[in-house]
Amino acid sequence: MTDTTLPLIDVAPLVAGTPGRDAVAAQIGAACRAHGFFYVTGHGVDAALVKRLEELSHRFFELPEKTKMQWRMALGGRAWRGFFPLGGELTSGRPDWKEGLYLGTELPPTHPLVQAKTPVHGPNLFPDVPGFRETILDYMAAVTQLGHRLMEGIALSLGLDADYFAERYTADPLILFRLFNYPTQAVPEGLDVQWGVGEHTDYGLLTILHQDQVGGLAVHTPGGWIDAPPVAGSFVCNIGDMLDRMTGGLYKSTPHRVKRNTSGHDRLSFPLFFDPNFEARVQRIEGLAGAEARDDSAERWDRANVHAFSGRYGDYLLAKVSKVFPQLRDEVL
Ligand SMILES: O=C(O)CCC(=O)C(=O)O
Ligand SMILES: [Fe+2]
Repeated sequence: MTDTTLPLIDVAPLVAGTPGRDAVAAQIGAACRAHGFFYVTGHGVDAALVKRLEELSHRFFELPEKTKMQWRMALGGRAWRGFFPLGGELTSGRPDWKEGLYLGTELPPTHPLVQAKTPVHGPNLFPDVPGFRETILDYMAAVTQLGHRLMEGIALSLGLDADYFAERYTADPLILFRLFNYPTQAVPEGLDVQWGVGEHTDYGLLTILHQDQVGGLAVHTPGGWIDAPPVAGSFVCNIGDMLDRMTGGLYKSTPHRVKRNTSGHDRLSFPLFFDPNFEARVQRIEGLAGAEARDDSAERWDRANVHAFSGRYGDYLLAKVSKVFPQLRDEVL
């Protein structure tokens, strides 16, 4: 049967740590086994904070491109932070019709990992929009906390201790965060653009996405492509390649894409990637029933076999990121 809707899960008991959390975990487990996408409500992230981030993001993206390029990614160096212009990111070799601001956990230049020049670690390039910096930092902190709670639910849903992932991978998670704007602007003649974002899976453990009311996200479930329309006050969650790898494919990293925006209004989306620590070595979870670690590379968008990967999460991530920003890779890595 074809799924037509993605589940909406009230995670309040999981966030509060009350007895109802096992029932929430069971719902999360069912969604992860079915297609790896679900909405969460009752998440505890302040609606006013989300609204403020939307308003400030519109204010930023409305600036002339020349102004925004003052904070371009090339200036973020190895930290991989900053603004990229429309068409500046590739999926499967083709430009996506979006612009964005790359962010992540704020680390000062004196931090040992930054001193050691660890890629994707460092200070953010905060645009000069009043209140933007504080709002971004507050939002990342709030949604990261939600990420910890959701990973507890995912652990419970697999019959593991709630702190299974925290103990091994996410005590100090790698948090990458993006503000995307999908403008309605027409694609110039001769540019090979098809999607807002082409089909892909996410790389890490769990993605927690806020999208505004415009829509365009679609998910490739076993029953076919279905829309993931905006649901006010919710986040869309989906699992990434590392959870697929750890669970031997029991929890799939589900392909998704975003239609080119032709709505007449800019579309904002804010994905926060809650991922294993850069140095963590990703291992298969022992003893999961039904986990076959089947090589599904022939069906995957990138023709990769995630189960064959072993090593640091950071190395997996860098191999992926350098494909989406080939020019930047040459400049900074
Ligand atoms: O903008 C969206 O709705 C999804 C973005 C996405 O899939 C990603 O950044 O990985
Ligand atoms: Fe994605």
